[in-house]
Amino acid sequence: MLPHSKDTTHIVSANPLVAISDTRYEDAPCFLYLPVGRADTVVVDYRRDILSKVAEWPIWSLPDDSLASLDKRPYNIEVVPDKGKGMVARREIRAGELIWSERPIYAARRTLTCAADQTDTNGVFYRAALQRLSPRSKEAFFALASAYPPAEFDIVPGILNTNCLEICMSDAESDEHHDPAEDSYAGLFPTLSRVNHSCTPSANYFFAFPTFSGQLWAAHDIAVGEEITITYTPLTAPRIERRAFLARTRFFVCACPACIVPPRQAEASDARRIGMCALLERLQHTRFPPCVSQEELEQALEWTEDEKMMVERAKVLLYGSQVLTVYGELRTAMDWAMRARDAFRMVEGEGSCNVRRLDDADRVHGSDLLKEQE
Ligand SMILES: C[S@@+](CC[C@H](N)C(=O)[O-])C[C@H]1O[C@@H](n2cnc3c(N)ncnc32)[C@H](O)[C@@H]1O
Repeated sequence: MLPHSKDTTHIVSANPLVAISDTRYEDAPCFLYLPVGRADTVVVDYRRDILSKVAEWPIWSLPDDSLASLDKRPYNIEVVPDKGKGMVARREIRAGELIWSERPIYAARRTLTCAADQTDTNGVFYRAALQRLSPRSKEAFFALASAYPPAEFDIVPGILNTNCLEICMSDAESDEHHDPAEDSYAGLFPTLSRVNHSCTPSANYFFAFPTFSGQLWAAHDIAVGEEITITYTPLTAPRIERRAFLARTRFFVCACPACIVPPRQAEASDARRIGMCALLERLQHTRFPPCVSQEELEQALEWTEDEKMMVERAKVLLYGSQVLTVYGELRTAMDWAMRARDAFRMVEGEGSCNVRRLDDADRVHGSDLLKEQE
């Protein structure tokens, strides 16, 4: 095991600041610190070409939203019974409102290989990545909780594994070389990493690539004092699978409103979620056009509303509009497409590529339909 004092890093560029994690390996992952001169975020990747591109993104000269003053925040971070800390509404929040937006402190490719003597147990690799971060970001990092047993995990990988959220490092829709499996990244956020889980979440976490920020959108109206939650697990899985996944990966037994209902209601909820999952699979992954009737689409939409699953609702509306177009139901298809746009805007905001695409479709086809009507 490498002692913590042994520094294997080496600075390979001063402006922007880039360090190689391990001088013993030429292709070891590198650490890039941004914005230049402030080092509030470290980006970790073995692809130096990607790091060079990231360093050139114009967003680094824009101010980070997370610097906004405390009293503008519509939430408090406070202790929530049986969950550690969490995010609670300090005023009424309307559905579709942006609750918070901030850049990650730490952003890394999920599939990183590092030297065999730099493990999650000793945390050497991860501590090396934090070494050159700003004191402000280091402080925010170490304030976060670790759900991992301290005897088995160093606190740094413990904090990372407990708190990381999905992020994307390219504008997936406009990048034809984007490979979701290979290009999977995770990020740790000073505030967003405080949001607890629910299987009927009141908010949606979304990573907005254009501003390189994690965002939290209210999926429903949220009352003062109500906890703000997101999901850590696919919501279309049945209750038993969701709970097993959360226990295995996040070390807690979910007791959210969807998980503690009486058995009859739980069965009905499972049936709706399984039905939704099967339909979304058919819509997304079968050869186009999938064999799905308008009745099935309407049924699925109703299920998303019964289960209060707003992201899935947006998806059913979007894929449904494509199927309806193939069936020649152009007016209904356009109506579904516009409802899909509004639904995506509510849970992902203007940074959503679905909103941009559907806005374009409205500009091109909306006027055609109007002309047809005249
Ligand atoms: C990303 S952190 C959320 C913030 C954390 N509660 C804190 O105190 O900083 C994830 C951890 O919070 C706890 N947690 C999140 N949602 C929970 C829930 N619904 N019930 C119980 N614990 C939960 C678990 O320990 C989980 O591993």
